[in-house]
Amino acid sequence: MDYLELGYEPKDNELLSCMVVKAENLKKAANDIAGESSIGTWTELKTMKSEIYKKLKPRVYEINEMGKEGDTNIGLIKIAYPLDTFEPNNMPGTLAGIAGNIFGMKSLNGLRILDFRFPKEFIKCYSGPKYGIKGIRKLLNVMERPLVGTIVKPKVGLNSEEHAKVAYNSWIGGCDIVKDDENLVSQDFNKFEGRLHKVLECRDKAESETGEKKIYMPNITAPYREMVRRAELVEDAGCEYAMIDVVVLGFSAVQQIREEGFNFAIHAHRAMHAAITRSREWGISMLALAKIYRLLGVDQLHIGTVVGKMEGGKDEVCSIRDEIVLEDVKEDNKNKFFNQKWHGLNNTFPVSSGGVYPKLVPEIVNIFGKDVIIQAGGGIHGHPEGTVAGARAMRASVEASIEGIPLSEKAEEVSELKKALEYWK
Ligand SMILES: O=C(O)[C@@](O)(COP(=O)(O)O)[C@H](O)[C@H](O)COP(=O)(O)O
Ligand SMILES: [Mg+2]
Repeated sequence: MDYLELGYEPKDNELLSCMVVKAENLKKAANDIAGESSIGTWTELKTMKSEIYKKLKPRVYEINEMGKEGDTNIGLIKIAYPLDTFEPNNMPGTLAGIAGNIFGMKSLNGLRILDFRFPKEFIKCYSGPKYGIKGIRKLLNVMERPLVGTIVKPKVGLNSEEHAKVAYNSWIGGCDIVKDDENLVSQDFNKFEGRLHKVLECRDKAESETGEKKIYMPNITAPYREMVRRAELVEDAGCEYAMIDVVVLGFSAVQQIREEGFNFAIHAHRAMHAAITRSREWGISMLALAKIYRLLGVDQLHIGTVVGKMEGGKDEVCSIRDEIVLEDVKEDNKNKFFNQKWHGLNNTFPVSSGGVYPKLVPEIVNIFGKDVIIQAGGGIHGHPEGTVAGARAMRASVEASIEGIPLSEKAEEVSELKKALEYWK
């Protein structure tokens, strides 16, 4: 058992991984996982040198038995990896090791990575978010309330004029932010470049009419070189944001687009995350992914609503929020399995989206406080009186919630909210 060192005290500069493992023999499984994720393989190597082993060997320093399912034992396992194992500033390469082959090992009946602890030396190799919550609030000049956002709906199918019109109505009604949907890119019926310029024209109009700063988040997701070309269009057009689908783009593209040095803020949509994060048997937790995306530099990230249409319980969502917002995160051994210091790296603005409508807003504000971007697509464009009314109702519900005013009371003042509360009981 080359990598078992139970009770070992990890060094501050080691990268740590925590996972739930299901296997007949937990010690053997933990040993094999440690080997396969770093310097080892299924048999002893005649090519292995003692200095490699000494310098790079991972250590399984904790195995906590959690029970049995038939002959299968379940355990919480922690592994410490020396930093020399990794190429600094190469996230895809790092993950190919610590979150790569191990998921395919026959000897396992389950493997779910719950959390990573990134040491200071590792964090310092990454850009992190350009703006973070403070920078985004300054950009929008909104300091004391959640930001109100919408997604133009239907997701795809509108042409660029129609898309811009919906955006304009959302801003006039009170949205701070309008974004493209995750699957709207540059389809023939709504080409990226035309859409960008038409929507920004409407943004300028809405800003002058409302006196408020308004934001458009165009989706630049595309094969990498084309994505960079679209990013340049966004930058040249003076648009302060770009949206990317981080999971489907891959860690390399996310890291690189941030390191290209564009000025815009990056909004991260996580479409496909649930294929990796949802199973409790296999995969990687959303919390672990969120930490990686903070490192890679996204300014905003979808993390769940608890009360809306997407999966994600309160404990888990709040833990993810802590990991992307706080400077110094304390472990709770429920979702957060390490104390994580972020060493001054900017934080990432949590986005609460998915099946949101005005009635749900007080609970969302209760869970997240003011530092959250609350987005509604159907909850605005499905309002019986249309988009402007839907946006007014959402804005009013957010303002009332942060001021502690019951929605029923605010609804006496804002008829569109009253209508929404009647419509979506
Ligand atoms: O397409 C949608 O479903 C949304 O645009 C929400 O629209 P609605 O407001 O109409 O539901 C977002 O993509 C989800 O929020 C993604 O989920 P998550 O935020 O959990 O990643
Ligand atoms: Mg969407």
